Amino acid sequence: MALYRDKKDGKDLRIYENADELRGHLAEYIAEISEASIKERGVFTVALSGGSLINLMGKLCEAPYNKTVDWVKWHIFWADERVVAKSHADSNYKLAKDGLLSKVPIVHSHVHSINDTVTAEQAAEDYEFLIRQLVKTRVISVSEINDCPKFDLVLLGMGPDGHVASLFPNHPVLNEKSQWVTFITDSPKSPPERITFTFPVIYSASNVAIVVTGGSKAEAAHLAIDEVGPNCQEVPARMVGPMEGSLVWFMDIAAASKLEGVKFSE
Ligand SMILES: O=C(O)[C@H](O)[C@@H](O)[C@H](O)[C@H](O)COP(=O)(O)O
Repeated sequence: MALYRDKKDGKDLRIYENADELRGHLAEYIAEISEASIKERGVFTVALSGGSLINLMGKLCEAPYNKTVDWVKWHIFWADERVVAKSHADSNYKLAKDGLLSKVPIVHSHVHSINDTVTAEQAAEDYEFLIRQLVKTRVISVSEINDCPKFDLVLLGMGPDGHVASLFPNHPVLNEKSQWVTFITDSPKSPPERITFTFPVIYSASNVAIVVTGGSKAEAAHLAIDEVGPNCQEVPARMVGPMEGSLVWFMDIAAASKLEGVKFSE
């Protein structure tokens, strides 16, 4: 059970004793959305990020989920990817493949990774084209509000600076509204070249989860979630919304330690 669960300005906050508790509940949350999406549309489209997220999804590879989840209906995407070879230690594809995708029966052709043989600009363009084809064939559904792709679930981590996907503080791509996928060549977090979903795609998703553990993220979580006043610098994680669907924050106590008004039940 979550130590604390509440809604703050449309954000569903779920705080757990530690990362292990969080892992169990995150797996359950993902499995439920997968089941509902497959029931409704016959497929489940999920966008991953890099970082600690993949490890925190680890319980999906264990019983009961390894057997109960309808893996062949999953389509995997990346909310952001580092522009390096897929075999490179920095690749988010490699991270997900080693930690998750190789352990469950996902169909190879349903793993939609980036073209790693071209420039960041071309990789972003190619990835948007791929997503457009899958919107056309209705593998990915579409938002009725803005014609953006509507992923069933977008899973994001958050950096200590409040970045999500590869949307970093004060970067011009935070304001990109016309493209679905864009690129940067100056990421403050290494490696510098990345592609990323833009905010319109993130907030068109049916479900978004921001998954955050550890005390180094506590200040950014506070700035992203609490009422901090107009003079405070807006962290990218705060810009996830207003959502067409639902936004859930999964946190451990350390990441939630600076949130205002959060009291943990005994
Ligand atoms: O490619 C990346 O670097 C990630 O997609 C990035 O957005 C990550 O999710 C956050 O930096 C959090 O990473 P940690 O959970 O490891 O802190």
